[in-house]
Amino acid sequence: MKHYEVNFDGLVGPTHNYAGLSFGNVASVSNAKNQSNPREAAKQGLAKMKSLTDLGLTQGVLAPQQRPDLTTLRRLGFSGTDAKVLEQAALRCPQALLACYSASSMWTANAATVSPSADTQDGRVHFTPANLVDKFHRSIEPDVTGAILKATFHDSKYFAHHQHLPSHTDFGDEGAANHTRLCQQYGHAGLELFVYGRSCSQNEHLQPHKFPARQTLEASQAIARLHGLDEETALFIQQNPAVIDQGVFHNDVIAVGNQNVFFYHEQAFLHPEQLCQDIRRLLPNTDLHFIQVSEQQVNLADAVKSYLFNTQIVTLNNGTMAIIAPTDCQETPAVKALLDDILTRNTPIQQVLYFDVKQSMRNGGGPACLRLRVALSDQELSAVNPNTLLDDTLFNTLNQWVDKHYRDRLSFDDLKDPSLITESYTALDELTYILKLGSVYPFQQVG
Ligand SMILES: NCCC[C@H](NC(=O)CCC(=O)O)C(=O)O
Repeated sequence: MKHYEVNFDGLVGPTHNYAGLSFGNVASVSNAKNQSNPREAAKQGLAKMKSLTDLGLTQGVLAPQQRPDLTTLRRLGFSGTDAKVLEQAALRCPQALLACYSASSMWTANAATVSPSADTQDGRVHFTPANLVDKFHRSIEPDVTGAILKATFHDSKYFAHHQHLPSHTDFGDEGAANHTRLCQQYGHAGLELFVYGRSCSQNEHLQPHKFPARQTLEASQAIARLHGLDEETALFIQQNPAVIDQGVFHNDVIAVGNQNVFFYHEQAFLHPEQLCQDIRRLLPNTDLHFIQVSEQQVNLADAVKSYLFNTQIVTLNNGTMAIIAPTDCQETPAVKALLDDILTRNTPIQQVLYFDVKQSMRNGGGPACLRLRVALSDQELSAVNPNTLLDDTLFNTLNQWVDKHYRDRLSFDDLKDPSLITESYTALDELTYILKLGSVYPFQQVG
């Protein structure tokens, strides 16, 4: 049996905008209220997906959320026609309007945590949508995320879906952005690294002072229990609170792993030496490569600005690996020098490819944020909804769909325009036909 790691990238939704909603995420806050370009954003994402298929990888697409989320605005007491709801929300509670318009589901690394069948007790691939409770605009994602995941990974013989964790900050969960899996081969049992920012019950755990720690230890432990992982398969690691205070709001801003390669900044974790020892102990037969980057090589500010660690490390069909990096890494001298140097070392990484994903970067999302990794056997892959797997035809169809429905600029005042509701829902309705998802959106279920 063959095994693959398939990246399921989030398609950028028609209402992509910069609202400054993510306190602790430097890019999001500093680009607040700038004009966005949803069409360009969606096309940048599609171009990255297409390039990965050109490298010979299997690439999937996850549909965006229904935005605006009028149900949530109505729950907040805004009533009357849809246009009236928008107008009143803009006047009385603009932050709610912005939240209900956010296209943040594009960062599918936060959609869910996924455990491949090689790691789980019942031999199925397990999915738990993230509750994303730390940010209001993201806390409204998990129900529809669950519906989209079920429509994509439908067959219960291979795929197990859990409900998101209870929506309280004690169990704050941000999904795969705080989860990395190391293994020798994708089909081998691996080690799942769960990185958390704080504990809600153990007072001795240090916490950041300035910015929130979005993920708790207790949330990570609950996911491991739900997925049927054991002590040999799941390792819980505390993030260094000091880096959270410097803008590392998810672990995937400071570390990334793929198979036997673990690439991270020396300040990423509270106890890095212990972590390396534990990984070696739990993966005794794996030829591990630890690529630790020192503050002297790349300082934390450059790492956060360039998203050096928010790169994807992908295994190509010839067994070597490539780093998929944002062009921002190329533009930051110390980072470019480090990436060039990695290519000269004796590791599986043999090439670095740069992609312009600046529309996403301006909201704090790099190449790795845009994808959810799902390791699958060929049998499991054949059970995935085939209409969500990217080929040349789907790539062209989605580009045309974007051209037809997306605006090329969006700012706060545009969000008050009721015709954006119709534009967005028309586009999403058509998308569910293209991807054959069924009625995953609340607006499709009315009546
Ligand atoms: N993994 C990357 C996630 C980025 C995301 N940004 C946002 O939601 C910004 C939205 C805005 O400010 O418009 C976040 O912080 O969770």
